[in-house]
Amino acid sequence: MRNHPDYMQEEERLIFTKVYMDTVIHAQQLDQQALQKRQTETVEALEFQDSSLKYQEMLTHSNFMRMSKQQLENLIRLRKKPYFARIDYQPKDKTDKTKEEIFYIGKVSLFDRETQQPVILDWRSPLANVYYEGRIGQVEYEAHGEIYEGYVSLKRQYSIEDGELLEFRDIDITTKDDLLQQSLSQSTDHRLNEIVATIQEEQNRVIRADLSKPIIVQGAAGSGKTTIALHRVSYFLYSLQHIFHPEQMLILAPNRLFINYMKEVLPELGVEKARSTTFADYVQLVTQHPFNVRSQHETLMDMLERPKEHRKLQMVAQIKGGSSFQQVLDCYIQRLEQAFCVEEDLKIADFRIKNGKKIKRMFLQDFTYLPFYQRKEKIRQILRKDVRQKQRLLLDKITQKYDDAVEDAIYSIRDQDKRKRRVTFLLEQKELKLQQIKKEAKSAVSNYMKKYPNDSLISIFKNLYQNNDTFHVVFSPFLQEDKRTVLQQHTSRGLRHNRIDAEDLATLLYLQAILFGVHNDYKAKKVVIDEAQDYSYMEFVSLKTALGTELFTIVGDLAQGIYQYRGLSSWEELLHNVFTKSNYLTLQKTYRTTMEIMGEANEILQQIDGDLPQAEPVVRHGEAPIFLSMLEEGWAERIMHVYASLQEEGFRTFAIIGKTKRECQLIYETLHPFFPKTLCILQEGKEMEQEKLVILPVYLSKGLEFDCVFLMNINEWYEDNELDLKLLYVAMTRPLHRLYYIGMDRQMFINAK
Ligand SMILES: Nc1ncnc2c1ncn2[C@@H]1O[C@H](COP(=O)(O)OP(=O)(O)OP(=O)(O)O)[C@@H](O)[C@H]1O
Repeated sequence: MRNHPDYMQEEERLIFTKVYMDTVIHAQQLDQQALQKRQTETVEALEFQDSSLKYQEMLTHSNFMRMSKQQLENLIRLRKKPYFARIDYQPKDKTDKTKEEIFYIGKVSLFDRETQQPVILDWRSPLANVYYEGRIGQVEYEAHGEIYEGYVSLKRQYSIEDGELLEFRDIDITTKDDLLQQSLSQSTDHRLNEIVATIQEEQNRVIRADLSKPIIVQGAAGSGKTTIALHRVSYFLYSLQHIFHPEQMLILAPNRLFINYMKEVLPELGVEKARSTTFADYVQLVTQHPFNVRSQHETLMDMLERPKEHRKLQMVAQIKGGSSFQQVLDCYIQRLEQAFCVEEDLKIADFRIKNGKKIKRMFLQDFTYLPFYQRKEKIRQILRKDVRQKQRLLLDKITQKYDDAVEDAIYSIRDQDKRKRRVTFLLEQKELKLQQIKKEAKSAVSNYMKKYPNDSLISIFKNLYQNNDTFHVVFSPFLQEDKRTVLQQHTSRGLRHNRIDAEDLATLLYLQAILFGVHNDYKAKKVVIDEAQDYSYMEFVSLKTALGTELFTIVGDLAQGIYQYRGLSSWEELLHNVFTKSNYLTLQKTYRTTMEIMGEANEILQQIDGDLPQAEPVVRHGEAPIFLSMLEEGWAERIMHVYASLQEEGFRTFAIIGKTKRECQLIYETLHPFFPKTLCILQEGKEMEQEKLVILPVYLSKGLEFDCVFLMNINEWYEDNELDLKLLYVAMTRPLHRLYYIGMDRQMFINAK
């Protein structure tokens, strides 16, 4: 590299950038000290009776401080690797070669305060797109709705570590992506990486796809779906930073373990403030339901461990998750709506305050943008206002009426006694009437509102299954009698024990959204759903209804659909019925594993019914998967030996994957005497420990990756059926570098072949 003609120039540029960053860091530190000082002074000057304005001032200071602290931390972190690439770009309108500009691309932008020229260009900026798209030559990019054309004469990648330039290389049409190769050959440390330097063209297209539309991405195992979805959030926040805030992003992941794993990458991408949760936790937060939930993982385990007993469970899950269930719920909601169609006039002392038809119209037409119970509240407010206004009029009218009558009596009745009696009577009547109006006005609205239903979400949910009449009317048009019976019996039995199925969560969320609404704090402007193939149709529908946004980034792989009994079998249904404006994209290339491992995984994929495309591994070779037979004497010692030598080679994360939880327990008991210190069973929600030999069932391994994976079978092997093949495919696509099979017979893994 030192012989390269540009070497000195590159060295100087790096030194210049670091010096510039130091200046900015120093200035920021001074700013921060000044802010800190002001804050201290404000606090000291604060007196007990001080106005809220002063507190406001303090708050503003502390917000400034927080912002600047964050910027400062970013800068200090970035100083170690200020940029990763360069492009030499000449805009089309400038033919003079000397007008060629050099841009250094890094994780965040840095501008020269005087010239406003970028010292570092943010990877998310429009111009940086030309680094990711295509190669050298004519290019164009879009910014602020306009297309800019130009010419890229050089693309250069840098390896910089701890502020030192280690290497740089130019990329052109023929060069293979060395930086990518280098990055993929590294070993993992149980965290998802940020990949801004090596984002590939098809991935870049996903990241930058129209931000105003939902997107659905079908991507092979290891194609970077999770990583790319998070980079898209980062890009979204950068591009629309004036409109959206990170707190308005919601990332839904399959389990808490996965959230921990994924969260590591968020700070690097500047999206650490995005909320991340699981679907079940989200529904719990929004609905505050009191039930124990039978998770889909439990159902899956039961199906695998006791298949015959659990056919019914599978069927029930299918019904509750499927698209016709939305019709069932809509039919139920329609029935509920009837009870809200109150049509009686609102009266006070026989005077009509509001026409019943108008009240009904408010519910059925004027406020349909609100959930039922919020419409009810709106009507209550309007009726209260009406009563307040009309009460005054009414009181005046009554007073006038009786005063006129008194006047009339005074002038028209000659007999003094008679006149007196009449006047007294009229005045008493007037007082009585006025009192009656005042009294009735006080309670008129609350009495009227009693005509509306006042049920809780939980009672409404229970009623769907426990009220025979409702159940029959609502389900009959959509479900045959035998299925209805199973569904009702199963759900009612669960409810008696305060237990619901994972698939009931979508029902709860849907009913909550339509009947009660979702608190603004729990809504989101942009949603990312990872492992989307495991979501049921109803889960998507309920999320879209509840969150009040179309901006979903949905990534998944149908080939890994191990919850197929409830999940999606194709993206069509979603594209046609739920997210109709979506862009649909695919990621075919896979980056995680070697060609040798992916080759075997692809063979499994071919055996699964359906049109599942083969994953195309990027060219990276490694050892072919190896079978370790448990029938051979000293098999456990052999595993110990393999494990030790893999550690010596520098690999850091290891997993033993079993088919079920029960199998994992058996593996643990079998292997524990040989690995007393390093072996552990992974629990959901717990952190993954470094340098341990982690045993986990396939369903928990989904989305994760390890340097080396041992697939082990003792009692439960993979059969030739779709579910088992998908489980096997998921397990086989977890390693980055090495795959081993451990069992009695190699056919136990690929029996189907
Ligand atoms: N462009 C890239 N440059 C470097 N590494 C990449 C790139 N794309 C993906 N990777 C790496 O490939 C691996 C797989 O990525 P990721 O877990 O996001 O894939 P996935 O499609 O979500 O996989 P799965 O379907 O198995 O959950 C990760 O180690 C990621 O860092």
